[in-house]
Amino acid sequence: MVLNKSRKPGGKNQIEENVEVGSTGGEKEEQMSAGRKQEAKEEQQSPSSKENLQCNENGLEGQFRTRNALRASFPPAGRRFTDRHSRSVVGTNYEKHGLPVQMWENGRPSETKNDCLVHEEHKCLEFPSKHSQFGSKQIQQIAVPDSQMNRPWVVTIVRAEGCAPHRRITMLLNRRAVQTFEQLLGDISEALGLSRWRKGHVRRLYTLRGREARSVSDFFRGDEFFIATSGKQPLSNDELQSLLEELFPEQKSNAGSRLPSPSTSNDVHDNALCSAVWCSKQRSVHGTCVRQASEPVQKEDLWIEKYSKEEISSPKEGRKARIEALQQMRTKVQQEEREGAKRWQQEKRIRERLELERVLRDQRDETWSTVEEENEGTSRVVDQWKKEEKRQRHCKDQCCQVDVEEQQRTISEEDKGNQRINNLGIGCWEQEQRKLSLNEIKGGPKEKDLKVKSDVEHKRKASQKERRHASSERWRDYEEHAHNRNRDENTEDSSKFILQDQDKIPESKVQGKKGRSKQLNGSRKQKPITAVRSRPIVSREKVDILYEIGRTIGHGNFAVVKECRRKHEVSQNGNWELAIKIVHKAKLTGHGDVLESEVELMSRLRHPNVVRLIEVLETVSEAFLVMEYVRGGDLFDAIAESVRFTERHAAAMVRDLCQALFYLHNHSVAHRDIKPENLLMQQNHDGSTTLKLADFGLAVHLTGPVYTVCGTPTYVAPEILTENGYGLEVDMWATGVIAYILLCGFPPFRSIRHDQYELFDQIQFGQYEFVTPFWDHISNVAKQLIQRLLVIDPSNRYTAHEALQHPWTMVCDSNDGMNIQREVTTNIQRHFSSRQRRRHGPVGSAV
Ligand SMILES: Nc1ncnc2c1ncn2[C@@H]1O[C@H](COP(=O)(O)OP(=O)(O)OP(=O)(O)O)[C@@H](O)[C@H]1O
Repeated sequence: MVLNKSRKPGGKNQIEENVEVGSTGGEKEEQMSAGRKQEAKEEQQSPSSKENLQCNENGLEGQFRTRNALRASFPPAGRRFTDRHSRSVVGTNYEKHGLPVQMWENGRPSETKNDCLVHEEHKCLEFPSKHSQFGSKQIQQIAVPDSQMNRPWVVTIVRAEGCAPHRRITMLLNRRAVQTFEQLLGDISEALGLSRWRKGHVRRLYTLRGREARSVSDFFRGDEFFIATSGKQPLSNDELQSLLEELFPEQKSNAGSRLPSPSTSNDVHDNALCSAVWCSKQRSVHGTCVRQASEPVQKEDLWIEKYSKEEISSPKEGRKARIEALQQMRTKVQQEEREGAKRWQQEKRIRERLELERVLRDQRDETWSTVEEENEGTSRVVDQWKKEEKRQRHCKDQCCQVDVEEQQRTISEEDKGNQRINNLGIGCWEQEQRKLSLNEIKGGPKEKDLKVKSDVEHKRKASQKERRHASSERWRDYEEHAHNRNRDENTEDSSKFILQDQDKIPESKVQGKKGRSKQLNGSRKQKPITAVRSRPIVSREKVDILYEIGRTIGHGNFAVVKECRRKHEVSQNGNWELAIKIVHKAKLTGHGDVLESEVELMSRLRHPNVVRLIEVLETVSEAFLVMEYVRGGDLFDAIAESVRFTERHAAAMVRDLCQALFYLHNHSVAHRDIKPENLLMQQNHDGSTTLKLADFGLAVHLTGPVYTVCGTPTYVAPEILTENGYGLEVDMWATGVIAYILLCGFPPFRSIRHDQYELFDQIQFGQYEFVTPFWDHISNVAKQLIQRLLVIDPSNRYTAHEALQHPWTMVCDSNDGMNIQREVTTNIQRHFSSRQRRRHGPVGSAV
């Protein structure tokens, strides 16, 4: 221990005590007293030591004096501070007087422990550097080399005030040149462009850790970076935070959260500081070169910051410990990366599994929704089917009731002398009975039979296609046959055909339809045309004796029609009153009893709208059918000339046709070849025309459904093509086609390419339309009648009686001078006021 005594200028001797850090306990006190004595001797012996001291201290003598007075307040250098001597107290007291205080712990500067051992830097007093041992802690006094203490100190100072970027300077300071802290602040102010003396000069200096440098020793403690403020108030946390973020932007993202408050403990400060600052500090302490704060942060530093500064901050063996710590951290990082990769793989598998489950769930949902939709669709169709069947049954029942009402009303009208109905030869009771019988025979399907009906429908449609193909083949064969024959006869009509086995119902089909046939036969009060009268074969000369044959008025497939007259009547009026149809028997080869059937039927028919057969003569090769002569020609020619007719005229013709068919059907006779060529137009004396039905070559007396495919393609009914058996309704279908043609001039079913398959498809599917503009000015009631006639289902198709009751066909009985549309409207109101409107739907509705 060395005791220095110096004499103050005032004459009062003051003893400066320099305490060398030595051993512990009482030894220390003894050493100190012994040291003082020794120093006193040395002072007396060597007065130059004071001069050396004063020279070395370079003007710090005054401080030494004051410090001597304070010596009792704090322990001497090298002593262990107790809790009573907190670092702040010690630091404040020492530093207040310009004595640098540095706390050391385990060989490193420490500012965190209040009870640590403190070593006063005695360099200013030139105390020798020694190692001391206090208590249980190893105190290693690391003396700052003189060279470091005396060399210029490069300091960077940033002014905190003002807008960013803040003013930043670098000063070269010499510790020995700085005498007071105020001098230091003044020098820094001038360097920052501020006045040393005026307001706004630098008042406070902070390290990057937020510690305020309040003395010269604080300033020269090793920090290279300071923040200068002019405020009287301490630097706030936010200001420091923002300033640090500005100075070290690369640390902003790495640091993560906000930097801690400088007012918090130094531990927290250290942990929160950016690694650059930390590294700078460490390196400066260890004497390495100082790294600039703005230097990019290395990955190693980031690891350090990220994983534990504490591990690095306390290496016992310096660099080696740091390297080991870094290796550990690298291992930790690699391990974490492996774990991360493993976790990522697991997450990937989980995501894939979830995605797969989602896809499967979507597929399952879609499948279920499809199944549900199908089930819904099926049930909806079944429900609609049931509703439709129920509605039809209900309608039919209602129809029966209405028909009864109509019958009663008709009877009353009949009683009043309704001549029109009587002329038709229809008893209303008979009509009602027939309708009731038909309804009973046709009868709507019961709900329990729906499934059976469905199966039957399915099978029927399957076989329908085959039969349609076969029938089409037959149509084609027939066309070729007719074409060849017409070519021979130089005739253009090739539309009619007859099959060899016509009207012969297959035995199986007869059995299958037996019940229905019975009911059908029983339901009608038929007046069957009886057997053919046997005719004697006469010579051609006799024919010529009886009749004078004139010019040809028409050609058919099997016959030629000429006008004729009885020879004994020629002398009376000279007119050709008759028409004679000459049938060449040779042409009938293969067609059986067509002639016999036609003659048989026509000979029995007596109706104003049916061409009357007067006499039949037959030679060996020919047959002569003498008929009434219908002078107006056939409807085909009329259509060809007029293109189309007025609605009134067309309605009249349709009505005539329906009356003829009503008559025929009432006798269970199906014409089966209704077409304009077979409808003759009689010119009446009053200028009106009466339509007469001719050509009964395909007519047949029905006793049940027939399956013969015959007719003319344009007019053939769909049930003929399906070959499931048909009846009288085929004539009504043809009536609908003719009505359509009368109103627009062209048929409803037509193939532009003259493809018979296409035509038959259209017929079977009922594909027709009221083409614009040809039908734009046609009344809806006319369209409605056609729609009721061109119905695929024969049971829902208008009968001849219903067609006659339709308002459109009834118009022709009214005054000719009235507007047809107005009349139709009146008739509609009368007609559809009854239940028939519910049955058939609104006027103009689609089929
Ligand atoms: N009674 C008649 N009065 C006036 N013209 C008639 C009469 N009968 C037939 N015709 C005319 O003769 C043409 C052919 O007559 P019809 O149709 O009976 O012969 P077809 O050989 O049986 O014909 P299809 O090939 O249709 O069987 C008719 O289109 C018609 O123009």
